[in-house]
Amino acid sequence: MSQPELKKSKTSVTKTITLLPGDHVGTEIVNEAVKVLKAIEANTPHQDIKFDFKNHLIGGAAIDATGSPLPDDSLTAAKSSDAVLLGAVGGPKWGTGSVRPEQGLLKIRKELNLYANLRPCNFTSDSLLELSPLKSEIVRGTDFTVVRELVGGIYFGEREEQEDSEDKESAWDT
Ligand SMILES: CC(C)[C@H](C(=O)O)[C@@H](O)C(=O)O
Repeated sequence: MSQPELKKSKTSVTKTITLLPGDHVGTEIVNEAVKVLKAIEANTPHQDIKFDFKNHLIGGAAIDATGSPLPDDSLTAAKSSDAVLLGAVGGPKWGTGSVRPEQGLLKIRKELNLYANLRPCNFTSDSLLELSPLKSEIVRGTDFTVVRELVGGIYFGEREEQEDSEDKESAWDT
């Protein structure tokens, strides 16, 4: 005797995603990433995945709106979400004053302990080779990944400048 087929109900999951578009190209990048996530939402046959997007400020946009490159509510949202999508920060408008867009980036890296920075370097299409400042015959086939540590070592490590040292001769960086 055949068993009646059990109708599986889709499980439902909601993930909160903090969006920190930042400035300039950052906003474009995050918009495109959101499109990808929405396509995933619409195409999950076995699980009902929903993304709850929360928009917050970082970088120059945050300085303009609040005076701070990483306002507290942006950091709180990032800490309490399942994932963070950060675009890019900075631009000529914010210059080199004492409050700068990249301070927001450095702070969020430190606060969330975002130590692993993976930067793939390749050409997704040969049509991009001519856009490189290096000759295309030199860069064709480039394919490597830079692995960078972002919260310790020389990036955030303790340092002592020569002028501050007791003997005025030594300096160190960790
Ligand atoms: C803005 C700057 C502090 C930052 C860095 O050097 O870490 C950026 O250049 C990067 O590579 O993500």
